[in-house]
Order: sequence, then C-alpha cells, then structure tokens
Amino acid sequence: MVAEAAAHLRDSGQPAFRAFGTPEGYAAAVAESLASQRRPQRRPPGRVRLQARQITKRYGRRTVLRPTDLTIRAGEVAAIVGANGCGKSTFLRICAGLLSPDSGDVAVDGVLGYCPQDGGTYDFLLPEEHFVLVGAGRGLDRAHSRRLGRAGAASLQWDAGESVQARHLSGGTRQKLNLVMAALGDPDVLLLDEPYQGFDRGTYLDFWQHVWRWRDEGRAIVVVTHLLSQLDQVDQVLDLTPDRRGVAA
Ligand SMILES: Nc1ncnc2c1ncn2[C@@H]1O[C@H](COP(=O)(O)OP(=O)(O)OP(=O)(O)O)[C@@H](O)[C@H]1O
Repeated sequence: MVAEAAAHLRDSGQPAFRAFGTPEGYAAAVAESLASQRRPQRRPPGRVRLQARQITKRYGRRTVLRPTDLTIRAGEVAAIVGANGCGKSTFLRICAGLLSPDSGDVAVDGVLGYCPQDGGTYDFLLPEEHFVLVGAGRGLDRAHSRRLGRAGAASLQWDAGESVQARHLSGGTRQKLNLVMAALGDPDVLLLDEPYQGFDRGTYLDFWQHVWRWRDEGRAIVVVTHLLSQLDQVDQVLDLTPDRRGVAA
C-alpha cells in the first residue's frame, strides 16, 4: 500500500495534502476499505452491459489511447486508473458516446448514466430543474424526477430543494448534482469520472457505499479513480498508464 501511495503521489505531481487530503481523512478511508471487505456473498455477475473493443484515439500527432478493451457485466464494478493525462477521461467519454474513437467500437446494453469530472451542470438552472431535464430524457414526469433527485441528493447529505442556481453552488455540491443526475432513474450502466472531487470525507464514504449498493442491485459501474484504497474491492482494474496497460481481475 505504501508503494502504491508513493506511485500515486509521483503520478499526480501534486503535494501530498492535495493528492490524499488530510492524514486523518486518508487513514479513515483506508480503515473503511478494510472494514468493508467483510461483505456478504455477492450474486454472480449478469449479462454484458458494456463492451469496448480495441478503442484508439489520437489528438493531432499524440496517441492518447492505444487499442483498449473493457467488458463489464451487470453487478460488476470496474476501476480505470493511471497517471495524469493517460486517457482515462477520454476513454470514459468514448464509452459514454460523447466522443468518437479513431477506431474500435462500444456496445451498450441498457440505459447509461454519465458523471463527468467537471462541467455538466447548467449555470442558470436550479438543481431541481436539472433533475427534471434528465428525468425527461429517461421518460419520467416532472414530479417523479424531482422526488428522485431530492432523495439522491439527501443520500449525499445535500438538500437539493433550495432555490440556488447551479453557478452559485460550491464545487463539491456541483459534483453531487452531477452524480445525482447520472444515477437518476436507476440506469443499467454508470460511468463515473472521479465523481467525488470536492466531497467531504463523510460524503466520500457515502459515495462508495452507493457504488457497492448499485453493484448489488445489478448495475454495471465504471469509476475513474486515483484512490487506491478501494481497488481491492472492485471486480477489475483497467490501468491505462502506457507501460502498465491492461486489465487485472
Ligand atoms: N480535445 C483535446 N484536444 C487535444 N488534446 C486533448 C483533448 N482532450 C484531451 N487531450 C489530451 O489527451 C490526454 C488525455 O487526457 P484525459 O483527460 O483523457 O487524461 P486523464 O487520464 O483523464 O487525466 P487526469 O488524470 O489528469 O484527469 C491529455 O494529454 C490531454 O491533454
């Protein structure tokens, strides 16, 4: 774990406080990870929900993704890890259908929710208006969308009923809004790009509890993460660092 933490610190290029948060917070996250290893027996994974085959991407002369594969089934969590700039967000955006690959293809079976690393909210809309917008795309009426959105927000310790435009929300609260929108209406596939940035420790721990619950409910989840303390609990790890590419089960 010390070696992994040192590698992460080196890759991040940031001071330790920025990369890991406070020592107390990091220690608590590690302790929580160890405690939650004593989880009940899980159901076996189900059908393939997302299959990305031989994805490549270049920007100009720079190759960002060499042929990359990922297959994720219902009831599985995959983590995408790797050094800064190795193409994690690019790969996730391709899986979400927001960016075209240069070659390769992605097949998705079911409804997909995507939580970007940043952006994704509309400055002049209230949180509830975001829920209504996303809900409409998923065939939900306004009242139902609002109810689901508020409940999702409350589970992240946020009261989304307040009348505040998104541009006035804190960075961490905007990320909560993004996460609630991604999960609204229980999509079959959840693609989450470091969704917990700016979360306080309690909400960060809540986030991982949500991930395990979504997995137990049969959703397929892909999380871009730098936090190695959770990696022993996911079903596969896709490391996109150029000299370490590949999937570890
Ligand atoms: N639209 C773009 N045009 C040109 N280069 C881009 C574009 N988008 C991303 N890149 C470059 O592609 C590389 C991969 O970016 P990406 O955001 O996928 O990396 P990442 O692994 O998610 O990084 P981080 O860990 O810092 O979030 C980076 O070098 C980035 O500068």
